Amino acid sequence: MREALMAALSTVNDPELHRDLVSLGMIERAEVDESGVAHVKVNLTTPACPLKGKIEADVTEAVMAVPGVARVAVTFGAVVRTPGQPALPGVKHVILVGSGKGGVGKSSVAVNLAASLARDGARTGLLDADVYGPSVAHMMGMGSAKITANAERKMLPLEAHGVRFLSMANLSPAGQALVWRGPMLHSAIQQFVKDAAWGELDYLIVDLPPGTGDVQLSLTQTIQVTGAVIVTTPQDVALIDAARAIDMFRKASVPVLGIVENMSYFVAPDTGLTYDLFGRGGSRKLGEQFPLLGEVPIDVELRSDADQGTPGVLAHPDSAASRALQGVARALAGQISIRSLASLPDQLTVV
Ligand SMILES: Nc1ncnc2c1ncn2[C@@H]1O[C@H](COP(=O)(O)OP(=O)(O)OP(=O)(O)O)[C@@H](O)[C@H]1O
Repeated sequence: MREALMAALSTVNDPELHRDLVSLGMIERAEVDESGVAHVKVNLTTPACPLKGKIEADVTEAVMAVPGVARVAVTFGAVVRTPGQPALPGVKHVILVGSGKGGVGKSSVAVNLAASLARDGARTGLLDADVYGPSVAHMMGMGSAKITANAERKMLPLEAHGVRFLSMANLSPAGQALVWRGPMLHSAIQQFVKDAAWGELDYLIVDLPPGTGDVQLSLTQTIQVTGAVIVTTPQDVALIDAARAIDMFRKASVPVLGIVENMSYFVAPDTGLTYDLFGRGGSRKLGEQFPLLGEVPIDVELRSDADQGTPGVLAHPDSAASRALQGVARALAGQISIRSLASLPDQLTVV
């Protein structure tokens, strides 16, 4: 019976990865009980899978066609794959969030991406590498917490909203500016990445400083990052700077996984009219080669939630901005799966 189930399942493709679930090694369990119920457990390549519903429907349809099956019960797990060696011991993927220009909402996107991935069940970390303007700790509601070390003298990440995070803001006294030069920054970043007890993580999201400077280069030289996400607004000035950031990542051989267009539009709450304050859809001008992961509207609640220390995707999950940000997180997780799969062999053993 198991052979018949596996044969049926080998006709079901992962819609994003364009390969069948069996050869992808995604079927953990496939058996029929005495009442004719087929129990199928699918291990997705990310808990933040954007296409879970479609996979469930396709599996059900294929397995129902097997003689002797009266009903199908599909359950899901997730095993995040890596394109080769993990980025760091225990950390499968490091994702850089960058922007060409300040103030475009890079930190807001990084925080909400991390919170959204964690809410979907991924083990997620967030590193505030925006050393000149660290705002992650405040946005996570932990602005005054202090970082401690474990017995091995490794920094212990703080934890809030299901996300482990480290920020310079939790090292230096509040309100004190950091005036560090290149080499010091390099070693500070090294320590945040390598001398921290991150534990097991599927994704470590890194909020970079805006622009194209020392910190960005330091990180790309220190660790094997999976890729970068570029945040921009639709304004021409922001897009020109975003193109510069893309060029920097290209030169450092860091793949650009996609673009997030923030502050794309504004819907007036009283009239429902849409205003494209900074123009709209301009990110498409950055070229066809990068996926547009999402368009996030201007949303007063997203700003006030950040000020109050709760990511908008958790405080107001149904707002248009939060739904767009959840979509960004899932599209990103999908891109990471695709990239990880590209280096996998054709046929995988069933786990
Ligand atoms: N879509 C949005 N709607 C409303 N407010 C937003 C939106 N995105 C970001 N903001 C707000 O804009 C301000 C700047 O955002 P944020 O700090 O995330 O930008 P940044 O690009 O990381 O800035 P910096 O260059 O200073 O690091 C914050 O007050 C934030 O709450």
